[in-house]
Amino acid sequence: MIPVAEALERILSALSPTPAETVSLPEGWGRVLARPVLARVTQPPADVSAMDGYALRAADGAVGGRLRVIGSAPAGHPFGGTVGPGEAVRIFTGGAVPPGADSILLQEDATAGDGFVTPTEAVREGRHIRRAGLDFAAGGTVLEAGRRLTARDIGLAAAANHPWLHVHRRPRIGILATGDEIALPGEPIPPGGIVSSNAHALAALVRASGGEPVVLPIAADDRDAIAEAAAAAARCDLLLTTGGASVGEHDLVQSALGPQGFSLDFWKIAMRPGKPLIWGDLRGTPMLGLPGNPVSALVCAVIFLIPALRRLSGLPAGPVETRTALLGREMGANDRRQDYVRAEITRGPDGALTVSPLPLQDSSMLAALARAGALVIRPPHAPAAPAGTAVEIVELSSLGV
Ligand SMILES: Nc1nc2c(c(=O)[nH]1)N[C@H]1C(S)=C(S)[C@@H](COP(=O)(O)OP(=O)(O)OC[C@H]3O[C@@H](n4cnc5c(N)ncnc54)[C@H](O)[C@@H]3O)O[C@H]1N2
Ligand code: MOO
Repeated sequence: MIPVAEALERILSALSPTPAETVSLPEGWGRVLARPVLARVTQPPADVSAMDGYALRAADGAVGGRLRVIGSAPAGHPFGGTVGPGEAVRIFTGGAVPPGADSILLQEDATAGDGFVTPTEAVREGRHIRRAGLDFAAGGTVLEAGRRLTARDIGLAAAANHPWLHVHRRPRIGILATGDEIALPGEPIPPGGIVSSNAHALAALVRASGGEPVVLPIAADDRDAIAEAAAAAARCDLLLTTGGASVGEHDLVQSALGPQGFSLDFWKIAMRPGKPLIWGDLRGTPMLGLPGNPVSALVCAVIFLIPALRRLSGLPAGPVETRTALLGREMGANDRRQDYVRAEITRGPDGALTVSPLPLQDSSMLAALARAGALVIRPPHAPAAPAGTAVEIVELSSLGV
């Protein structure tokens, strides 16, 4: 059994980002930039007014002065002349500050009529002018490669005059559930069977992490069926299997795929749930073999697949983020496997997080997993911890899962 951190390192070091593709700006949200975005324009393109008012020389801005209004400069319609001494131009927010003017008089701070304007508040030089390039200048990098694009980033790329973006292709993740006993939700359930939940949960997790799930048909516990279904994943960036990872005679993933060219990197890790995790390569397609127990499959997906998806997407990748919370109840000492304990999470009025481990931790219990907002990480051989101990947690909702 290898430690969790080593397993994650081995997975990440075998993966590289997907190639770039070009998408239109609205399709860029949530995608990861493959190239930096350089501004194609300067913003603002010229000195512009930040307010509705009058453009004038600060020297003419004393209270009580009388200035002739010689024209107007709405946004997008620059005034063609120059502002001379004793003159002002009516200006609106976003309008270009005309040559000669160096300040803006707010319209609330003035009285106007008969083609003249009089300041009722003194004007300060440079006030209310947004200088050309205040936001960004043409040629400058506004967004770095390797960044997942937010709505704010899309706005910035648009302002920088980019109709197209170069982003990494969404990682395609083949998902293969195996087992004689499992049936699709809504389909007839075989005698002694159960409904398959793993492929659906994993597809949702892949989507939440920016990937494209490719859900393959369920393969029976039969070497040929598993080999045939896995072959369909040849065009995926990663193949995920669930079930058949353990040691029973019906746990066939490795023995079915070996003759198909599967080469194993590691099997079995010091983790609970998730001990029988498989990692290797099926003829050039990286393959992560998750245990069949639904909680084990999902916890392994959180700890290993989310970082793997980040690496494939072109993001900087490492372990999923953790934070600190206080135990709401005591926990016993741990053995040699790193434990990911399902726990309810509450936030106190002071903002502090408290986690209360659920009393039953069986790795078949999806209802408990859905209720748990957090996984408490218990390192190997962690001593017993009384209520109030600070512990490291993975907050599931913040990962979108
Ligand atoms: N003698 C041993 N037995 C087991 C060991 C061990 O070390 N020695 N490890 C246990 C651990 S830990 C786990 S986890 C499971 C993993 O087993 P498999 O990956 O081989 O999974 P299966 O046996 O195929 O299924 C386990 C369990 O999960 C259910 N299942 C399977 N697929 C789905 C699905 N798509 N949706 C919902 N539920 C699914 C299946 O019906 C079983 O109940 O092995 C332990 N055994
Ligand atoms: O470690 Mo298994 O993954 O018991 O559930």
